[in-house]
Amino acid sequence: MPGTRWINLLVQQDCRVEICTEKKTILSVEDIIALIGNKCDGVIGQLTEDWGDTLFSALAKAGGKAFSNMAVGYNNVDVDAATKYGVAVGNTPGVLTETTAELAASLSLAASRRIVEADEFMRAGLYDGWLPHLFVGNLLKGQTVGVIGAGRIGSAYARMMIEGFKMNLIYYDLYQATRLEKFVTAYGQFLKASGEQPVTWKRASSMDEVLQVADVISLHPILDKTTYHLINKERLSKMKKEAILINCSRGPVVDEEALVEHLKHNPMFRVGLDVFEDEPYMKPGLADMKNAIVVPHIASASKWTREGMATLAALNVVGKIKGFPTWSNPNAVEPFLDENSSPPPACPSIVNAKALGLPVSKL
Ligand SMILES: NC(=O)c1ccc[n+]([C@@H]2O[C@H](COP(=O)([O-])OP(=O)(O)OC[C@H]3O[C@@H](n4cnc5c(N)ncnc54)[C@H](O)[C@@H]3O)[C@@H](O)[C@H]2O)c1
Ligand SMILES: O=C(O)[C@H](O)CO
Repeated sequence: MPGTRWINLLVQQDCRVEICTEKKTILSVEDIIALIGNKCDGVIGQLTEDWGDTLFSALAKAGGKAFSNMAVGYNNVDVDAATKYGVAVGNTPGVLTETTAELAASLSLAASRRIVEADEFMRAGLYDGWLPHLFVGNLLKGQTVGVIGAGRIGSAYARMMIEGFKMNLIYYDLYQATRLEKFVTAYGQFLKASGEQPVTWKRASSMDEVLQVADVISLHPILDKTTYHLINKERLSKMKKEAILINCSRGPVVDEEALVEHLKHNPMFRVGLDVFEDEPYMKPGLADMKNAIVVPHIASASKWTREGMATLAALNVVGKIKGFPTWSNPNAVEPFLDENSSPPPACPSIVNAKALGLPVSKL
């Protein structure tokens, strides 16, 4: 874990700290319950699956008051069960957006220019001179980027692809991404005034419209019942044969078996995946596909973000133990991250604060 600030914060508050990640990477629910023991005030971590009641009943029995996910997404946490046992559930928004969007942008570039395949080829000693057709990929400039789920990360990713590569935008979301639309309009006007081709945007009326039109499609919705297997066999078949699909949201948003089949039959179709349906495993066949780039859930793995996530998670737990209120704007977490000043007496982000009737900070 980069940095020690979060451990210091816990120790300063007289918390006994057990660092489970140094024992094993993935702990079973039984391991966690053994660690919680008879007395435990709070737990910080990222759950690999939804453990339902099990974790929270054990935590409540041990006198625990809070669990903080070291993640912004909490589809893997049974928040209702936590609420039932009076346990506050924290998450870590406000520090992942740009880092995660940058990984999605990196995968988009790597897939479009076949960076990983070319690197493997080079290391295998297969390069014996420049050829006009060697690892020919796709040009992004002037193409269309499709974003499904234009929330915090989806919008940041869209901006990177528009500003960086002058791509046009088509997006699908349940809500209008007004700030993003305004940005693209203003940037298009700026380009036009500079004598360049302006960029454009469109809010699609259906997801299928994005799939049919876009050259690069990046998935950024939350995972819930409406987004489970959002990308399935039928939807894959609607995408362009040479399209690029990126997933840095949650694995089950894509039907991975259908994706493997699609990759097999469409060699020019490429994907960049940070998340997988049965993490940490991949569906059979995926690892053999040259047209897939796979990375191990590292979208939030920049030093600044991981330190920020750890700090926010620690402060969620400490704040709840101390009886502090919840921060009023969970995206504006800068006051918690400044190492040179004491963090404000508030929990940065408790997702079930309202359900638990917790007070909100007026700071
Ligand atoms: N890979 C990683 O390490 C990593 C890091 C951070 C976040 N995430 C994941 O990224 C995703 C986005 O996070 P965020 O902070 O931007 O969330 P967000 O809540 O800001 O944005 C999600 C967007 O998805 C939209 N949406 C919800 N249901 C939809 C549907 N059925 N169709 C289309 N759009 C829909 C919402 O309206 C919202 O605008 C989450 O799944 C989160 O868990 C992954
Ligand atoms: O949801 C999140 O925040 C990520 O999965 C952590 O990297």
